[in-house]
Amino acid sequence: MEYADLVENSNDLIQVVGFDGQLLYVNQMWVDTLGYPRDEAYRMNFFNILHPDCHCRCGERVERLRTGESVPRFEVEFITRTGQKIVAEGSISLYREQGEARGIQGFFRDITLRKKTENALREREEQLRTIFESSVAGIAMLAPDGRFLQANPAFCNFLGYSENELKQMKITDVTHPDDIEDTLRRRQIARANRSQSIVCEKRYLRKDGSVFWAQLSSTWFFDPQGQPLYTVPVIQDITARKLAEERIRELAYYDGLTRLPNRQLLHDRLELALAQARRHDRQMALLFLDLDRFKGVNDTLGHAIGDRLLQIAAERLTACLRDNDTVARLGGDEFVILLADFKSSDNLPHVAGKILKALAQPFDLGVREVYISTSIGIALYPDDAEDAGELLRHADMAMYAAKEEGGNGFRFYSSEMNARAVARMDLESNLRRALDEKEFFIEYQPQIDLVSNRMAGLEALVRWRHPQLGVIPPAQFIPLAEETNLILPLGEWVMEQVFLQCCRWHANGLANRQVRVAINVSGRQFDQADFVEMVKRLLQQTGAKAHWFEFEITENVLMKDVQRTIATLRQIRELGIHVAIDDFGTGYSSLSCLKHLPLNRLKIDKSFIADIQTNADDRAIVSATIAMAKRLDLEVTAEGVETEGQYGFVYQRDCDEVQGFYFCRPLPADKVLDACRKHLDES
Ligand SMILES: Nc1nc2c(ncn2[C@@H]2O[C@H](COP(=O)(O)O[C@H]3[C@@H](O)[C@H](n4cnc5c(=O)[nH]c(N)nc54)O[C@@H]3COP(=O)(O)O)[C@@H](O)[C@H]2O)c(=O)[nH]1
Repeated sequence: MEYADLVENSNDLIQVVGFDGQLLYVNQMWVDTLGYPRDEAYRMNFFNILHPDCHCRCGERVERLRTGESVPRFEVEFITRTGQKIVAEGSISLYREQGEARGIQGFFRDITLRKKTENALREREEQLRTIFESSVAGIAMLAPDGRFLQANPAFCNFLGYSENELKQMKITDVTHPDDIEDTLRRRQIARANRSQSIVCEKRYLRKDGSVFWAQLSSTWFFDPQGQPLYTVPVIQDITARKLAEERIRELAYYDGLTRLPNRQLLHDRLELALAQARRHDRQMALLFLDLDRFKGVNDTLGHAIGDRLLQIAAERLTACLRDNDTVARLGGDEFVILLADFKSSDNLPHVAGKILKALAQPFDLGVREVYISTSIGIALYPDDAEDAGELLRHADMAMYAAKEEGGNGFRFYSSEMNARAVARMDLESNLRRALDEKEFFIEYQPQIDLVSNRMAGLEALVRWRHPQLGVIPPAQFIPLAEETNLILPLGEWVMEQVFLQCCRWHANGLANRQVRVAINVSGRQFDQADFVEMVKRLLQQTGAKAHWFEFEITENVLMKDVQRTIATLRQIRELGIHVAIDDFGTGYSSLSCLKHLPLNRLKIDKSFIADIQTNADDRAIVSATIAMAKRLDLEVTAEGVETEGQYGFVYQRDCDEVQGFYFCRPLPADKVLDACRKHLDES
């Protein structure tokens, strides 16, 4: 083949253009690509097929060639006969004939398609970059070893690092410590299985140390040989949702006040601990705690203070137990402790002792320091119960037993307690029947004036003559009657009977002796909106005179809602009935409130009198109480005087009256007149 054939059949567009622009030669590929037949092309000026944008630079290049310079390869745009644009790349040089420069020869390759592909790729890349930069999702690119290669602004914002900072870090550096193991495991699995993507939820750590929850979808890219190239994690912020879920979980499983596990979570943990104890043939203990006299704190100091006390109690309980023990709050002042890991039940008294000591420390509640004690019941798996419900019930019974023994202590469950609980249930149903069957009766205990040594009053005390169990003292049924609201009909019955009895005594000669009769009014009765109306009605119905009577109301009941108490007491006083504050010293009376209450008498609780001869604190309390009562212009009665020594002590402190076994036990109604005469005659 001759050189001319090579040129003619070349895949490049080849042309020769005279210095005047006249096309002198074009090859076949030129004709095929640009669509001008050769005869037409030879009549044309080269600039007519050159895109106008290229004219100027083309002229410059020709000039450079003519001055002997060389021109590097360049891109140019031609216009086809049909008006299409063709992008070509090539080079030009001087065309010589017999050594003389006659024009410019050009060799071009049609790169229109390649250009289009390149442009499309560039556009696509720009689009992707825009998406990457402006995405609200955090996107990063990681090397196979977890190093950051790139991170978009959202990713940086989420974690609080700049892109440059992240590029110095690995993915494990920003992963929450608890999620690192999972993250590494997932990456290993994805690599080994050449999985394309992973979707999961995980926690990151922000630069400021806070937790960032993300929905992660991570894509792996591999080379054709299967070697990992990089991963692209895409993260969405789900922190708010996770916090909301956490809050919902907290509300469902934790007590809102103390943040301790609630009944539901305790139940779950108890079931789990029982299953493990069964499998490993181990023991387990449940401690049921109830704060003694907490109701008094709530009633007298208010619920906000009571709540604070419970929070502090919860903190102390948590602090004095091990991490794997569960402390739960069931509600009110009841806590349960689950001990799943202890060597021997011989250690439990030590644990209980530690708890009692922790809760016996003073509670600084802002307004004042409060002391409380606690009653603890302990039940063991498998000795005392096999299932969760029974274990809890038995620990509860043991706690009641501890309380009945005066509180501030612990008791292990025993089978007799169960029998006692059953008896208590029987008692409740019997109590309802007893009212209808008139099984209650009233005794009267004299109260002696210390100056005249005469009977100044009587306290009416109800008793229950049970057909099988005999006489049951009120301490055993009054609390139950209060719990079940039976105290309302019972209290009304007592009042009516005492009014009627007094009418009879007055008719039989008690009239001129001015002996007042005290009636105990329970909290539930006192809280009734129509309490005073009920008293008026009974006075009218029986014909009794209001000034014959004194109502004994406990300190805690009076202090519950002081404003309301003052209003009700005024109404009672207006009727002519006296009022005594009962069991004084056992509650949390505020002395400043006390002076505003329209009271006549203060009764010092018998617990202070009992140890008066051996306990200097009790002596001080009784002396101070008598002195304070005098200042407030109140009569004082010392309760529970059993010995001459006790009598002598209160006598010397100018106490007004005493009541107690030293003088007289409670008497049946028909013995009262005799006792009254005896006391009057002997004095
Ligand atoms: N709401 C009502 N409560 C009532 C009524 N009747 C009684 N009660 C309350 O029951 C509690 C126990 O009463 P009781 O077993 O009758 O005991 C009283 C006295 O017997 C006892 N007392 C008297 N002197 C002594 C003594 O020297 N030693 C000693 N250990 N006990 C003694 O004290 C009780 C009277 O206490 P108080 O009422 O605080 O003055 C008791 O809380 C009653 O209030 C009722 O009808 N309604």
